[in-house]
Amino acid sequence: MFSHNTLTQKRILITGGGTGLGKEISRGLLQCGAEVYICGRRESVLQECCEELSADTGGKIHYRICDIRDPDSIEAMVDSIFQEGPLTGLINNAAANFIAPTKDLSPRGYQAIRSTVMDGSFYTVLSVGKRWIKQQIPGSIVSNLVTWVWTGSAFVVPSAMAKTAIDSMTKSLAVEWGRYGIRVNAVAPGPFPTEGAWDKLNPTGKSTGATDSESVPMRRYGKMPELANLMTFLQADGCEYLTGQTIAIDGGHHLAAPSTFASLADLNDDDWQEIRDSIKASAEKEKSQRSTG
Ligand SMILES: CCC/C=C/C(=O)SCCNC(=O)CCNC(=O)[C@H](O)C(C)(C)COP(=O)([O-])OP(=O)([O-])OC[C@H]1O[C@@H](n2cnc3c(N)ncnc32)[C@H](O)[C@@H]1OP(=O)([O-])[O-]
Ligand SMILES: NC(=O)C1=CN([C@@H]2O[C@H](COP(=O)(O)OP(=O)(O)OC[C@H]3O[C@@H](n4cnc5c(N)ncnc54)[C@H](OP(=O)(O)O)[C@@H]3O)[C@@H](O)[C@H]2O)C=CC1
Repeated sequence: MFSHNTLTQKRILITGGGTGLGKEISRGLLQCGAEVYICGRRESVLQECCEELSADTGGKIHYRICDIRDPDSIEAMVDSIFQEGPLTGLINNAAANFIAPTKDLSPRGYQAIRSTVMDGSFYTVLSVGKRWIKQQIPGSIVSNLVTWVWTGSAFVVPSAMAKTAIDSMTKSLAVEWGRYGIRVNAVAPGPFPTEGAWDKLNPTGKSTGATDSESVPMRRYGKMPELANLMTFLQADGCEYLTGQTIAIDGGHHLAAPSTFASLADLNDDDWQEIRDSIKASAEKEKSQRSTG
């Protein structure tokens, strides 16, 4: 769809780029000639990703350890990247999420998700955007959202709230920063199975709706190159007039419903305990690998 030099001269930071969608988006950007920076909290995961993608694509990819909930950690990362040369693009991809009945959420459970999705994305945008404005460099910001920004979703309320806040940031900053040549867009993927998302959203196989392929009008999951191609388009030159948009890439899922977790209302207390235990085990495994945060 694109040539190997569509993104030559582009230098793009993708948060959470070491796993899942972020990793496959990184692969797509590298294949089109971009230089890519990824970040996350687990050094071994980031290092392995860089080794794999640079061997597969021959492209330039670097990592930084960074907890995006911490603005100082972001400033240090962005500063060190700009010392090597200015970024041309930012993809806000890192996120946290788990399914849970809202009545069972503690303030800390809510904060774990909000601080990553809403605060972390905003801090990163601010850190990169203010450098672009000061150095008079145009740039492209793209956030990885979800179709719940239009529908909301039961049982993932903090995620739906935080993603909707970033949808609002997208529209607002497109206006405020348009005069600096900074484009601000977002994508809203439907289900693209990844270990990270499925461990938190369908840990026991009992959660249907948002993670279903049968209810997608196209009757299949998204394919990683499809999302990588959309991100490449939004990071490439040629359509700079496109800004302030959130583009769904979901096979029509949210237009047909049910692309939310509404159907989880049928689960009983035992199902929810089993789900919580499975999510806990997945989170503990990830924590044991973390280098920060
Ligand atoms: C269609 C697909 C759309 C996809 C969207 C995505 O974003 S997929 C992206 C998917 N990728 C990722 O999510 C990757 C990043 N994920 C992470 O970093 C972690 O999984 C986490 C931060 C989300 C939870 O980490 P952790 O369990 O280690 O948590 P912690 O020790 O930091 O404690 C924080 C608080 O949360 C509470 N709590 C936890 N679980 C549950 C539960 N099931 N029920 C209720 N509450 C729960 C816990 O009890 C504590 O509160 P307390 O008791 O102290 O008052
Ligand atoms: N998979 C899907 O079907 C869909 C996914 N999305 C969105 O796509 C994005 C990627 O999801 P997916 O690939 O499935 O899930 P993953 O769990 O694989 O990706 C999340 C990434 O974010 C990183 N991350 C989490 N918290 C932090 C933090 N505090 N600081 C820095 N990095 C962090 C994780 O790395 P580490 O733990 O090492 O820090 C991980 O690499 C998310 O924004 C998600 O909401 C949207 C719709 C559908």
